[in-house]
Amino acid sequence: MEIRFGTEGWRGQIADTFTISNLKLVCQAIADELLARGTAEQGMVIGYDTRFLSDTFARVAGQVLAANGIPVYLLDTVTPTPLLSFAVRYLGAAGGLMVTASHNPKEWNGLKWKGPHAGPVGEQDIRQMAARVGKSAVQFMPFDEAKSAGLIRLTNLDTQYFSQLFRFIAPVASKKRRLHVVVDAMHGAAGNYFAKALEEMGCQVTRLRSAPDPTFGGVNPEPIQQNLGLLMEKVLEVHADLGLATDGDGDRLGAVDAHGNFVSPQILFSLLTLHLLRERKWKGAVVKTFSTTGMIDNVASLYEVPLREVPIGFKYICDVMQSEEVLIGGEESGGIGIPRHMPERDGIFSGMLLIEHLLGSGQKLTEAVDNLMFLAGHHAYDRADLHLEQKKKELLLKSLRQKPRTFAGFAVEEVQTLDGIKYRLAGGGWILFRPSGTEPLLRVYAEAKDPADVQKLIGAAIQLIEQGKSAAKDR
Ligand SMILES: O=P(O)(O)OC[C@H]1O[C@H](O)[C@H](O)[C@@H](O)[C@@H]1O
Repeated sequence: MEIRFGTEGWRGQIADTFTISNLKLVCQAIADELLARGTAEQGMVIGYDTRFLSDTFARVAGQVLAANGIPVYLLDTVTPTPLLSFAVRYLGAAGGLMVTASHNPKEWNGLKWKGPHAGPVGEQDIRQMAARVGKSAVQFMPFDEAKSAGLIRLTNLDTQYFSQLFRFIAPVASKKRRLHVVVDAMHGAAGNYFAKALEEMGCQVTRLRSAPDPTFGGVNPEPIQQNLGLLMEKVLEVHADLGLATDGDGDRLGAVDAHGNFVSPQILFSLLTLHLLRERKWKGAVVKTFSTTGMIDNVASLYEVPLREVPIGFKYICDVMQSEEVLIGGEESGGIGIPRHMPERDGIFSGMLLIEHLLGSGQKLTEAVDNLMFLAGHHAYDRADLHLEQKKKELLLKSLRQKPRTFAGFAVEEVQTLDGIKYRLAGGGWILFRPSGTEPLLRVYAEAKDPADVQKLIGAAIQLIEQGKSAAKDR
């Protein structure tokens, strides 16, 4: 059975490729890698989300590591991924394993591997480990035996994680204004942590989809516009100031304003960057992935801080965080990391910073967005996820490499290939075609000043794909 390591870690459909026997193979490979590096005795932290059988998979992972003599700190309850990453650093462990398929549909599960720096491991670590899969016999021991031998320790670091969240953010930041926030956990792992943190900041919180549910109520736990209908309704129903959502494992943030309108991760990333530069006066490079908005470039240049662009995957952002001083790194998908907190995305911390921004500026979310657009220029953005057979996907991407004269009526100025194929267009817009590394999808991202142009670009891309024609069509 194929074990594929994608944009982050390993994901597969439960009972298809994500099986207990494959999980054992992968965990044995990770154990072999740690033993070869000589870091195994520092131990590994293991956590799990609310997905089907995640707790069982987490125990199995622990049993393999323990049988290899590696001490395991098994988190004793469902936790968000950022808590697992924090735990790795707090305990000085060799790394961490999080059983989660993040934002994927309910049929999926997966394993994220974090390094000792408290962020995703790099490409090279994954390659080295993947080469070991199936090379040595799986070691496995009974759970209770591992526990009584002290090899598996049930661990809870909720209090310590809360202190970490409030290291930079003052509790009850303002008594003058009490924001009413709907916190939507999308039935995932972060809801109660997020709600409690915002209550401690003085917010009135209405909880939504906070009960763990492995079916996610029939909606994929990805905080994008089409999945946040319930949050939009709730915000209007209770007259909240805003709604905030986290994905299945709590490392991404989504938002809805008081009118029930979706506020994109592009805007949230840009707003937080502006907040850190202008209000907190922090410095450092801004790192964005290839599919992320140009607003970030404008904010970075306004405050004269360096901008770095990397392929999609937080691991690439994390690599930059290891090598230079970074202020903030973020992705189109809603994952934002602030290395002073952790070199890792944290939807809860990002949401707290957004609240701090609103409380500090006295603005409503819509006003904050208007102010951002005034400074960084008006940007419209959209993404379409399209089902396309692997072979057709490859053929399409190959044909797109040839620079057409125009696309959807816009002159193509440049073809960029950092990740997928991007056409930079006259007038400042762009379109990017890229196969997802976590789902069997082709993603099409587009940005332009005018929302109608974005729809025109996405429409042209869909048409191109549906007709199965090559990009040469427009030449
Ligand atoms: O677009 P995809 O390849 O599906 O990846 C989307 C996302 O996947 C994972 O969640 C990674 O941790 C993210 O860094 C990445 O943005």
